[in-house]
Amino acid sequence: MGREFIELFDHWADHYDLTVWGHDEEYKEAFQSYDAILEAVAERSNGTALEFGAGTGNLTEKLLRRCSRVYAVEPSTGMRKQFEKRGLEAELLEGDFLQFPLIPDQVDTIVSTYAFHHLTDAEKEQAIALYSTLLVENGQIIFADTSFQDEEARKQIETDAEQAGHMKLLHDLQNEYFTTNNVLERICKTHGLAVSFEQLNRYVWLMHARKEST
Ligand SMILES: C[S@@+](CC[C@H](N)C(=O)[O-])C[C@H]1O[C@@H](n2cnc3c(N)ncnc32)[C@H](O)[C@@H]1O
Repeated sequence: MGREFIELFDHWADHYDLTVWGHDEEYKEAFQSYDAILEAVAERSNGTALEFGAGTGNLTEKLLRRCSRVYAVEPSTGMRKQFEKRGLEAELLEGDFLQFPLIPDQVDTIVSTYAFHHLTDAEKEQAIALYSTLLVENGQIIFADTSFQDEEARKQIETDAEQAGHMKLLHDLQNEYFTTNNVLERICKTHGLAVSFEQLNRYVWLMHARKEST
């Protein structure tokens, strides 16, 4: 579910990596320190990792250096084709944040970068509720994605995008489901997860949630 943006990724797949490495002026700031952002997620990961929205496999490659096993879930056919070209030692699965094949192992870490905003806030809550049942005790959710500290921060970023003439970026900001850290915090706490946030660039925050012992 939350698959309304998949077609866009099928088209974007073959030049996606040029965007993340800073070749698209409009998205430069959002992808600033991209490699360090993926590293920040990977270095906190351990055990069996379940990744959502794996794209071309940039985070997956880093996870494989730290985790015993990696399941990478990706709904876009175009992205899965790019991923497969890399020949990574991960299990690539067709699925999305809410519907994916049964994982045959216990899950220690659930990760995602630049993807959770494709779910509405109600879908985000469904996903976190599901993950809190899937994770082992003290298991972690580590997501890095664009979110806003509050509504004022959202307004400022939208105004700046408009003033810079970044209309494609502004369209994304207004039409995808970017949320605030308060919403994410409430969702995590409701589902038994302790959570903290760290800002990694002007757009991207790292959300680090841990399943508390019962
Ligand atoms: C901006 S890319 C990020 C790719 C990669 N994680 C990275 O950091 O470079 C977003 C990815 O999320 C995937 N995606 C879109 N909707 C999704 C959904 N509902 N569930 C899981 N993944 C989704 C897209 O197909 C795409 O591969």
